[in-house]
Amino acid sequence: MKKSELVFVPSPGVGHLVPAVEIAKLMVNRDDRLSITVLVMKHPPLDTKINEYIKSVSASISDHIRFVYLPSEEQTNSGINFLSLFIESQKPHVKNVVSKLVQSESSSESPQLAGFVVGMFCTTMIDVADEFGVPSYIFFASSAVALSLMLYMQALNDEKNVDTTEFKDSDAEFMLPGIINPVPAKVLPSVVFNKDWHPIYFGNARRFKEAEGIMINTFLELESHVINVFSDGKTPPLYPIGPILNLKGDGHDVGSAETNKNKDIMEWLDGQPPSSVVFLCFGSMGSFGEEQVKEIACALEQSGYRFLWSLRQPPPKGKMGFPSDYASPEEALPIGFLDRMAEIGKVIGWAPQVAILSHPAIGGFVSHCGWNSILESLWFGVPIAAWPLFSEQQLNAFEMMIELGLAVEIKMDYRKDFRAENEMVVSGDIIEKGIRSVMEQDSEIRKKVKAMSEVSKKALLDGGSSHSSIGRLIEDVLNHMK
Ligand SMILES: O=c1ccn([C@@H]2O[C@H](COP(=O)(O)OP(=O)(O)O[C@H]3O[C@H](CO)[C@@H](O)[C@H](O)[C@H]3O)[C@@H](O)[C@H]2O)c(=O)[nH]1
Repeated sequence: MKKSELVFVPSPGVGHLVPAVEIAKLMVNRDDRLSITVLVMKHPPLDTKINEYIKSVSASISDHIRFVYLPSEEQTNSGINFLSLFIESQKPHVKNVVSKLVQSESSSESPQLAGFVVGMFCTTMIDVADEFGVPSYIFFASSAVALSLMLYMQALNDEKNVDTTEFKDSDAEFMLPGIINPVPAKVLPSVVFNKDWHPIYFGNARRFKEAEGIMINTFLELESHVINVFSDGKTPPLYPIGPILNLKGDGHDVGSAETNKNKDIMEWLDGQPPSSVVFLCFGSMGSFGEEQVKEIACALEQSGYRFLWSLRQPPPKGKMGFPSDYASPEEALPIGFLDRMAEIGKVIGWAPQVAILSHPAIGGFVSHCGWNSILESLWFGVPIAAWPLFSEQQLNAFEMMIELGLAVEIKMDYRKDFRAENEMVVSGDIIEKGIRSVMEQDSEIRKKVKAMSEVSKKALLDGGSSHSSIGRLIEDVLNHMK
């Protein structure tokens, strides 16, 4: 029997590509009529962790999945639309690879093109799928509430002629479909308030509606109210398929410096009492300036809790860029901090986050509320103290704290502006309060998070909500070919 081939074009960045590949793995394991080609865009600032990940999964991956790296393009643009211009530049390469794939279809061994799965920022690739006459599915790597907001704001703009930039710094509140509590403007993504972003933000939302379906990395039991709103027929069918996580972690080469660092971290955790360590990590793009780092250090010292802190060096001031590991973190910390804290704390760079969250010594997680981090912490039953930085993270924090009671607050409306000269600084007192609250052992929130952990695992088991959703998705893809 001829196989059906899906072409995945994930958005760049670990938070997008990794869950896309993990769902590809699940789909081919589930149904051997499917094969998947994952097209990887080379976007140097974001590539290191992605290359490590692809290398680690390639060794064990089913031969029904293959990776194709697209040729690099020189990137000179650093404006707001740098990512969308970059993705646009990849279109001819995508077309090229898929043409070759289609040409080989005449051989009886070769699979037949069934459709595209495009990342949430790659909706322009729907044009390429259209050229080949196959359907497109969106892979939305964040929460259902973030998707709902995107469609809601686009409808306000397009259908009601509302200028959403007027809500900036206002006390406006929004009744988002499926959300019980009014959503304050202060937790909306900055893109809503900035006209320069509108062609990208609203443009992607408009194109979501052209898709055959939207795969979303969440599960029905977590966001049921929002998910159910999507069955009104106004949007393409929604497939909640999560939580899709990379539970194997980074998987670095044995013997590499990275593996040794990770081993050292895990051994340190082995020596700590259960649920005693607070873990601080702010995703692949999170970092703070000098003043804020000192406040965090102060809070940790004052709280007296054991801690594991992923501290990363920001890109040069005022520039959009990516954090890196410090050569020597002491240069960013208060004098003597590392020596004073040697018995109870550890400061690291990039963290093996999944392995850390799975460790019984971890009792709480100070997080930027990137959606993958939220799903990972729920999976392992670790409560979050929410400190969102940018993008849709404030909205995720709002949902976790206010709507679902699954997180405590550090600062829900913190906002990091890459271009601003001075960043907002949260005081040590507020951070310390959040840490104390998330580390409380018998809190209601901890109980609720533990219960949601069980539910999240069940969703993926045979008969679970996401398991069924993946089954439905596969059938829909295959039915399209008939
Ligand atoms: O030191 C680190 C930092 C991150 N991670 C992993 O990297 C991923 C990070 O993903 P996420 O928590 O979603 O954060 P971002 O990297 O910030 O993700 C981007 O993509 C997400 C999904 O769309 C959005 O929710 C975020 O706002 C956006 O910044 C997670 O799997 C983490 O386990 C590590 O392993 N070690």
